[in-house]
Amino acid sequence: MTSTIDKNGAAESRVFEADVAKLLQMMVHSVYSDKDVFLRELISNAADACERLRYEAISDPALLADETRPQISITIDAERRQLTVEDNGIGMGRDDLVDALGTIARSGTKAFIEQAQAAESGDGVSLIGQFGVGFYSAFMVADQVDVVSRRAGAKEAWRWSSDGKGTFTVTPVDESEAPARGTRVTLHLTEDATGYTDRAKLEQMIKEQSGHVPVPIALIEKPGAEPAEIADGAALWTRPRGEISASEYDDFYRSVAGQFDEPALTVHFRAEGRQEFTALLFVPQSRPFDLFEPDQKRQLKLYVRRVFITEDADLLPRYLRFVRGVVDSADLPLNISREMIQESPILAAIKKSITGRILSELEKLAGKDAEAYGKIWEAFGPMFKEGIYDAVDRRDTILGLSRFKTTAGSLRSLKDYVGSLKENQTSIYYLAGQDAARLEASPHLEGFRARGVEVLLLSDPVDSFWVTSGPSFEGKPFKSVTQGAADLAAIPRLDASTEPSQGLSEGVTEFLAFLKTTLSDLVSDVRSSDRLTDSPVCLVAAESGPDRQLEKILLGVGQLAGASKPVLEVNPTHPLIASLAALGQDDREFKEDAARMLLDDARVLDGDRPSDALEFSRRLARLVERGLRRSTVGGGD
Ligand SMILES: Nc1ncnc2c1ncn2[C@@H]1O[C@H](COP(=O)(O)OP(=O)(O)OP(=O)(O)O)[C@@H](O)[C@H]1O
Repeated sequence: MTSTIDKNGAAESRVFEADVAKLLQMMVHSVYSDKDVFLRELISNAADACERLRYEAISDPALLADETRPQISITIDAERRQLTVEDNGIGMGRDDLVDALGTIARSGTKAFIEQAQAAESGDGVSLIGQFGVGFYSAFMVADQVDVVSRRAGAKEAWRWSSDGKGTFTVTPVDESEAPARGTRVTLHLTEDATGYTDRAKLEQMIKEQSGHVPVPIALIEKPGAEPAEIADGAALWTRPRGEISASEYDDFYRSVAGQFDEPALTVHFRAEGRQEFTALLFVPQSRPFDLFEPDQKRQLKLYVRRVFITEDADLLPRYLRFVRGVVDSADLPLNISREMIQESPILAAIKKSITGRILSELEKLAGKDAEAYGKIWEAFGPMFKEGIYDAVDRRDTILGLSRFKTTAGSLRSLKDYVGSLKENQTSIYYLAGQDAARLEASPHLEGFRARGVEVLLLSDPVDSFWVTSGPSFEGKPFKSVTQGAADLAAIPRLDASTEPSQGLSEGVTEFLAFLKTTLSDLVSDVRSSDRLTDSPVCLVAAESGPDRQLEKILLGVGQLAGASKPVLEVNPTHPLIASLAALGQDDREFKEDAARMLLDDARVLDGDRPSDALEFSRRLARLVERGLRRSTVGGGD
């Protein structure tokens, strides 16, 4: 953006960035019932500004001048229908105002806009509650917002002003009109937001939403009145656990995590000994929107003896990136630079400790309340699974915490699985694919069902990766049901009468050899299957190399030069195979058509296309025609 002010210092109207304009449009027309959130957003910005100042003042104490105590004050002016939120934090210069309040830097807000536009309702209003859209939420309750700000250490002050209808102005203001340092946000409330000038209502809102921000908050009931402190800025995490109520924890979680739900798990502890620190951590109920953003921030806030340092410190492994909260260290130096943070052995030790603690608390919850734990798993399972291959040292714990949909039910643990192994079963079997519904219908499962062998049904994209990273659980390796020989013969069938006779008839052996020669350009082998009971054929991967699903994923992302030839497994007891085998040397052409048809059938069941669509169509026509001819001839007999 270019200069905003003309030579005489008069206001020049500027247009909001397109995304901001869209967002404002949504805010102004919002019918979202919980408009109260605007105050939480403004107080949170004010507290952030105070904390940023506290941090910058460590290296430049002059910034604090003679006003060292951070403070947020909220002034009601009922007569003029105005509400003012003021802080003595870091403040904003002219460029800060233009950049911070005229464009959208926050990826979360962009995500909000995208989702809101995709939402069927078109206005995305219901989404506001899930995202929290920062400063702009002021326009849900105000038809004009003025921001007067003075950057810490600066002489000049500026006013940003907008009615939220597409443009804003930035003008210099007289020093006497501006706070000595920091930012004053004045909301000109709309008529239907008059309620926000009610003192009692406001006090209750502040206590509920923001009572635990680490900066004191005062309420001034009319201009000139004495400020009344309604929150003391005592950081919640410094208080003993026994003195904190569940609702205090919940409120704190919402303000620190920017979430609007309740925490599914709260972990609050003080570590003493080699490292001294306090951690207050939350597992949310619903997924934070930015879990898959590559530069996701704001997981855990790092404090050093109650001074906020950063929210970018790497305090959790990636697979726990849904955890939110604060860590307050007593050992780090206050003037630690952001660069030093990345290499600090103290932080590495804290990371290890809080990771272990979260996992053990989750284990406890899983043992105590399977349903509550199941909900956490439903929301964050795919992330946990990344940990199975990322965090080799925690692999057993994470496998123990994992839950699966299987042929025996949902949310099954590996302990459940291993507890119901069948006689002679030595592996944990899985079937991976993209479509959960299709997995259940896969022919690969038939032989396993016939033996009552449970199979994990894995439909998260990440599944194909961790299963091939060599995990095992209680000594049992994982094995894909679409790869290699199934080793099922040694496991007795539930219904012994359906046990196929040992050995293949001469006709079937010959037919398998015929299939192998005919299909040699497309398959690496053809063999009799003990995986199948109802279907005539299926495709499996060779013993070495990726399983079928992983191969598809790797091909899709260009990680493999070409597909390997699969193995065609044939069900020797299927009537179709038996009849084809009975043809002996006769009808070669027909048998060739049938062979290729069987292969295409197996491909389609795997979610693939026939190998040659035109040939497939011609072959189908020939086979149907032959069938019709035979039935007419037969009918005339
Ligand atoms: N009181 C304030 N003092 C200083 N800077 C502020 C203040 N309020 C807003 N800002 C600036 O405006 C930016 C945009 O604010 P906004 O509330 O939209 O998003 P955010 O604060 O970055 O994100 P979030 O609200 O999710 O924490 C902030 O990042 C900050 O730079």
